[in-house]
Amino acid sequence: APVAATATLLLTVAAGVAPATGAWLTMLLVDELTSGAASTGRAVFLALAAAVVGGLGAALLYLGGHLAEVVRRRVGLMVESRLFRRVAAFPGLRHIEDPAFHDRLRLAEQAAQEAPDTITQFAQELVRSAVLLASFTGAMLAVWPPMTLLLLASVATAVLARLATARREAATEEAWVATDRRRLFYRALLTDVRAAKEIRLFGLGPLLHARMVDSLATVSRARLTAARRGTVTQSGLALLGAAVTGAGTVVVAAGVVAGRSSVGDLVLFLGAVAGAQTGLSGVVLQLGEAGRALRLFGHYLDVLDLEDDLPVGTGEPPHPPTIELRDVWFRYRDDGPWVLRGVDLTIPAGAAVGLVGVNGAGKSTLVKLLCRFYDPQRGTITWGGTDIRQLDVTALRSRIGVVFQEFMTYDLTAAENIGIGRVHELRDRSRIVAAAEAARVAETVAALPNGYDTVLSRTHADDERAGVTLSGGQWQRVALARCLMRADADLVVLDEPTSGLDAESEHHVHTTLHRHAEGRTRLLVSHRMAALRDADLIATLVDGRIAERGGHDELMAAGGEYARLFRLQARGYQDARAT
Ligand SMILES: Nc1ncnc2c1ncn2[C@@H]1O[C@H](COP(=O)(O)OP(=O)(O)OP(=O)(O)O)[C@@H](O)[C@H]1O
Repeated sequence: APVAATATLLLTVAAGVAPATGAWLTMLLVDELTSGAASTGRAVFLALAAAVVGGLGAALLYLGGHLAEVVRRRVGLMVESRLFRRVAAFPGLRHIEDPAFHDRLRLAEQAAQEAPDTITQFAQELVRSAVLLASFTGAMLAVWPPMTLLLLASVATAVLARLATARREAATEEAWVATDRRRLFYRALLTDVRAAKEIRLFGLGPLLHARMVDSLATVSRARLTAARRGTVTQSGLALLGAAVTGAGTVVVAAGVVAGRSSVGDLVLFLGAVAGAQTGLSGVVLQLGEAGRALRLFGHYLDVLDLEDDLPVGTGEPPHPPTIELRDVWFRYRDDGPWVLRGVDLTIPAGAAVGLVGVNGAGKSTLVKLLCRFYDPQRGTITWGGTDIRQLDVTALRSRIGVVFQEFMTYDLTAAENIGIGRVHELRDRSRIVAAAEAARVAETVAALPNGYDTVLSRTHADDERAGVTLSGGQWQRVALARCLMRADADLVVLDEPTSGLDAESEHHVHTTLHRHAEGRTRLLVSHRMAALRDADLIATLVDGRIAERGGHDELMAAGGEYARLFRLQARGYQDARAT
């Protein structure tokens, strides 16, 4: 905000000159009154001039304050926008799953909120105080020069002490940021509608509340300790300032008694000292705030400068893709256990491949690698023969439609919940309706109070009406519709897409997929073995490796893990009365 910022500084300079001018006019007035031959006209003029200057100074200060607010708001907007643009642009999941990153982000957020305010206030205060000090220093030099030096010395001490306090305060924020984040976590949990049922049923309210308050108390204690040391220093410095002023007043008053100085000199001197000290205490206070904000702002810059968590690649994904995983090894952390230990799997272009495995086998992890949220530590994944690390990651993802196991339910309208599957066609209602029909959720959506424009939320209102929400299975179908918005995706991945669906809907999802994704490469992850029966190829993931692969009949005949799991499930459905 260059224009507003320059205007603010000019106004601040003008407002800074006003008090000294006022003090000087008051001195002239007192000298006029005590001269013995005072002229009423001159005295009235001086009194009015002092009042006008004082009034103008105050008005300019308010105007400058308003412009500074404009600057602060604009800078604040830009700072916050840049921070979250960066956060939204990290291509992988490494940063977003790293606690250290979240600590840094919290400090960066704090800095993004505080720094623009404190830095503009400090700049304004600095200019105002510099002008104030320069003008009053002139006055003090004229009356009693040593006072200027004493005052400057006490200012220098105050500045150093305040900076030390600011450093301590910033270090406290850094040291306790993880605890502060826990506090925010407990607070969010207490008001989270998804957690509300368990919190009530298991009686977690008091526990979460106690933990939230504990975290807050710990952080508050640490902040108070830092503030206490600052207060002691500040009080000492205030006493020092009073001693300097007292000594100066005695000297100048003695000069008036001895006839070396006029009463006006004493008035000017007292005004100058009070003005200089007020201005300086303001700037020293702001200096502390600015020092703390600047140090925290380092974290903001660190987040902006953070490298991408994976190289984004440039190539265009070949079409149609055969996807091959060759000796893929993966673990989430360098010191963690291997989740995938040499996976070899070919997903032929246009084929439907089923993936089976017990809980924790690594099926969802494999899906995440296909979407390139992480790169494997060893081995390669190729898409149409090209290593996916060489492909433009955004282009690659635009070729994939997924229903994740932990799919999202957005507090948006029903149309948006589906349309964001193809975000640039968010307003293409006919496409959204077609996707809803394919996912068999169109009737449900049409029956909502506002149809497709109904906000699906329990916490946000839809115009005047409270939002509504869907059942688990209905939400799952919305997620499927979102995936089907990408009707031209080369790869369709369904990770447990039918766990919340009734038997009829599950059957329908598979026929839908057969019809709508025919010819596309499909990867289906499911614990319901019957759902995968018709897949062209089924692979079982055991101990991080593909243990078996083949068609249903082939795997049943082989009598391995697949056959074991299938028989186990089939047995659960057997009932003589049902046949
Ligand atoms: N973000 C993560 N950070 C660290 N470890 C993880 C992460 N996600 C998953 N894991 C671990 O990786 C292993 C495999 O998890 P994954 O979700 O891939 O299994 P899955 O086969 O999909 O299981 P399920 O059938 O239960 O869905 C588990 O031991 C899990 O604890």
